[in-house]
Amino acid sequence: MKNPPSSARRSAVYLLDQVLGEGRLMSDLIAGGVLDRLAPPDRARAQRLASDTLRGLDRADRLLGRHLRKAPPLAVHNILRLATVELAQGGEPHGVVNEAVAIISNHPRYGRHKGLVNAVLRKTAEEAPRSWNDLRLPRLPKWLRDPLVEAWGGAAVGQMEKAHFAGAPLDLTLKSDAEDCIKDLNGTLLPTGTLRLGDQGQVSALPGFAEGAWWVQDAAAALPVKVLAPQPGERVLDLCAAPGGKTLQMAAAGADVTALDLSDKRMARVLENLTRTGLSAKCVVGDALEHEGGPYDAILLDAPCSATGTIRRHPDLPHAKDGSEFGALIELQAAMIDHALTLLKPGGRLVFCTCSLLPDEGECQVDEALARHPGLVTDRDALERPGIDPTWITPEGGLRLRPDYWPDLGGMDGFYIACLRR
Ligand SMILES: C[S@@+](CC[C@H](N)C(=O)[O-])C[C@H]1O[C@@H](n2cnc3c(N)ncnc32)[C@H](O)[C@@H]1O
Repeated sequence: MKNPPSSARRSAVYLLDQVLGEGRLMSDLIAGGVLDRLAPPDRARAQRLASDTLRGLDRADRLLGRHLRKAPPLAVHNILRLATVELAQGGEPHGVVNEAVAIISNHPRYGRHKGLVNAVLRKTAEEAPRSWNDLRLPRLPKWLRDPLVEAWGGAAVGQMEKAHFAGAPLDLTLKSDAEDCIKDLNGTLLPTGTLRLGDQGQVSALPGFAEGAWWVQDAAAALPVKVLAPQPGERVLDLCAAPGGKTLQMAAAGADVTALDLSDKRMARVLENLTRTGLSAKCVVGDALEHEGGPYDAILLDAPCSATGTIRRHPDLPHAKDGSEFGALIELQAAMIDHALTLLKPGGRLVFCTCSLLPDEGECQVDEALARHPGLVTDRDALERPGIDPTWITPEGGLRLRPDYWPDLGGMDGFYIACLRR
């Protein structure tokens, strides 16, 4: 984009237009530079405003629907939605309404809708703060809700939606020598060893960031490497490595790590993270299906997937996607498992994981791999790690993690993890 917007609210509206109109993901838009003209605090604010609006979209539309005879053009609707969510969160009505009117007034196509925006928001300014919490909890779209209800039942999906609406805390994985940081960061140590912070603020300003004492990683995302349990000096392959949270864990454990990823841009993030934390790994840009560098003692396959386990942190996902590309991802995951097995030493271990809530990308994928490869077994002992609840272990011997688990601790991402051996 030639001229990205230059204020946090305008940028947030631009993000909403792109997610809801073009099916783009916020992470791709941000990596493409749409927030680059903003100072870091405004960048964080634009992202937060867009994320909060997407989380509360269903509620905002219900409130706005009371005052709209028909849906206005998307760009106008998104300005109304953003302002409604800000009002519901206690935003100062005069400022929020005026800014929304200013944004629409300057819109190249829809400036004539400024009267509508003003009139509708004056009404929602009164209603939003008092009726927001009485509105129905936002639901996942049908394309995703239906298969999740089939897999986990309606009540569990309702709890997942509650977790999605609440959003995610900031989780940090600490380098083993970084215990000193814990008290400065003022977080809570979770049963699995992740440090969870309540108040997020600017990540790069937190104690220990510059020294590389920790990295951001959801508690669930930290578990695959704990299951793999890399040992000092072991030859380990991280087959889909970027941005590198799991590479860092394995390097911190003293393993001899090869980190591979298809994307050179994303691999640059792995290198940045290794440099900041003072850890080392051999970085290779390449296709996991063609890699020939074995044999390895252990392989981590954190395969590309629907990412439906990360909706707490990526509320754009259910709005930008429709599930149409998931079939191809499921086939790719199976091909990656098969190729990874050819790179393992005899007796070596392959940890397969996805940040998905769909059994097709987890339980079924492992069931099918066991059927394709006689002699392949799941290693249940590998799942016996501190903080892992035995009820999370699945019949085929994997670990199912869901956003509605740990409700009193702030939830976790959805993940599936299995350790395979032959
Ligand atoms: C779920 S992410 C990995 C996250 C990473 N393990 C971490 O913990 O930070 C999946 C990664 O797979 C990479 N990828 C997709 N197709 C690939 C392929 N054919 N070969 C290698 N990497 C691939 C993507 O670029 C993406 O970085």
